[in-house]
Amino acid sequence: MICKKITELSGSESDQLLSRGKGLTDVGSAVDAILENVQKNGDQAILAYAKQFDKAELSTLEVTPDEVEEAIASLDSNLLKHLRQAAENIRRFHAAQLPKEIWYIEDTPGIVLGQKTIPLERVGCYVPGGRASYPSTVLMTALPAKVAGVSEVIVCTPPRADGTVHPLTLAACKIAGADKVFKTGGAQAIAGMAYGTKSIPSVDKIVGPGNVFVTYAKMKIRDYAEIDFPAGPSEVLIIADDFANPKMTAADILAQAEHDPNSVSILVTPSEKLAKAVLEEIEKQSETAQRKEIIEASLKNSAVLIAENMQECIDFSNKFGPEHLQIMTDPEVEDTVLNQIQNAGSVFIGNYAPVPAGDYASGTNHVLPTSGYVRMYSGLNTAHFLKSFTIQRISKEGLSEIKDAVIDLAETEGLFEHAEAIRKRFEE
Ligand SMILES: NC(=O)c1ccc[n+]([C@@H]2O[C@H](COP(=O)([O-])OP(=O)(O)OC[C@H]3O[C@@H](n4cnc5c(N)ncnc54)[C@H](O)[C@@H]3O)[C@@H](O)[C@H]2O)c1
Ligand SMILES: N[C@H](CO)Cc1c[nH]c[nH+]1
Ligand SMILES: [Zn+2]
Repeated sequence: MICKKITELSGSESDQLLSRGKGLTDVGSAVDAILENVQKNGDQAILAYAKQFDKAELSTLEVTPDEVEEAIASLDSNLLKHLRQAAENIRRFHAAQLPKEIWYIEDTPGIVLGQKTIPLERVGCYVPGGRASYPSTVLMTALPAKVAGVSEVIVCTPPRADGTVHPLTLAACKIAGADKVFKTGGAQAIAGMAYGTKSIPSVDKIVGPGNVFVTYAKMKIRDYAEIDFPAGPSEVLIIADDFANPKMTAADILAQAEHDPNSVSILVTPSEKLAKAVLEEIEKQSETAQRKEIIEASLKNSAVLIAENMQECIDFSNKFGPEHLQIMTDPEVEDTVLNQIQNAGSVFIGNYAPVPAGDYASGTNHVLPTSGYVRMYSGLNTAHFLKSFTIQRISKEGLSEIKDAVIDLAETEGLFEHAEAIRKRFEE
């Protein structure tokens, strides 16, 4: 773990932190081969990859309704209650994001302009399942798709070695209203949803997070299906001052570090005292962590950085563009910090707003851009499942208001029939 003043970072240390995600290109040729094989050999290739990567011997890919019912029956009722509580919060937050279905304005008399928003028809949700199970990601992808009105939502998730899917993942599929679930993960699942196979229908858009294999594959299939954005290994950047509790801060760093060896966690603080205390806590807490191996690998990509002042913390955070940004400062300065945030996937404010709250149950979406892609993408929301078209209704009186402008501009562009299409309407 790097621990130093921001001003003392070497060029290569700074590059390593800012250009994380370069692991994506390392998997390029492996993923290209998988995409090509699935495009050529469909289900057969996918079944073979399930054996190779997930150690699962499958004869079919689709989860049956009986498997879903059996899975739900096997679950503890409290666990199901908690899943439903999370689902309800996520449903309400995403319903609040929905835009007006249709609207009109009439600024010029006789020219009525509007916009209608409609859902996509078929969407594929990738739900990770390699180093952990992600029933929560079903709620974060399939549920907003259904809230937006998508008619067919399919889910792909890696099978476990015994050929089953985690029962809570299947319960989440049922609660979210997913229409079909397929036992496939990694680049092969993305290929299946993009190209379509005998079992898996091709979709209009693929959403959902995954490891570097999944993320690279999503970026390669965009001629076939749109994607949400690159949502790779988890990241957190914490801006904190002496107001932050070192134990909580360290716990929040380990929480994202345990996702993936490629995860990145950063504390930026003007307080040397806090930096030292958090480092000590990280060492102590990681000692007993159950996913110690992943955490240790991920901490190698991570850093505790000391800034001259709060402004330097904010500037570094904006340059880094974290998936999750926690602001754990004196409440008096929280808004000053927030108002200057330019690049962040989701912002968590205060000592009692740790990322895991949003990962599971507060209601916001946990599928967020990583590797600095927050510069140009927003986290998953209902708009990702919608498209819109504009509408115009124009009377003769309305057209006459813009007639001269259209004719003049069209002729200047050298598009004379455009001008004629207007003139003809005013000939006797
Ligand atoms: N950014 C976000 O919004 C967000 C949200 C949740 C999770 N995540 C991230 O999702 C990721 C989940 O990763 P995961 O690995 O647990 O599950 P995963 O489902 O993404 O990946 C597992 C699959 O990877 C493929 N794979 C593994 N090794 C391979 C190899 N050598 N060659 C080809 N394919 C291979 C296999 O097909 C396997 O089924 C983590 O990085 C986590 O941080 C991100
Ligand atoms: N922190 C992850 C997004 O980077 C989401 C998640 C799911 N489950 C637990 N955490
Ligand atoms: Zn998480």
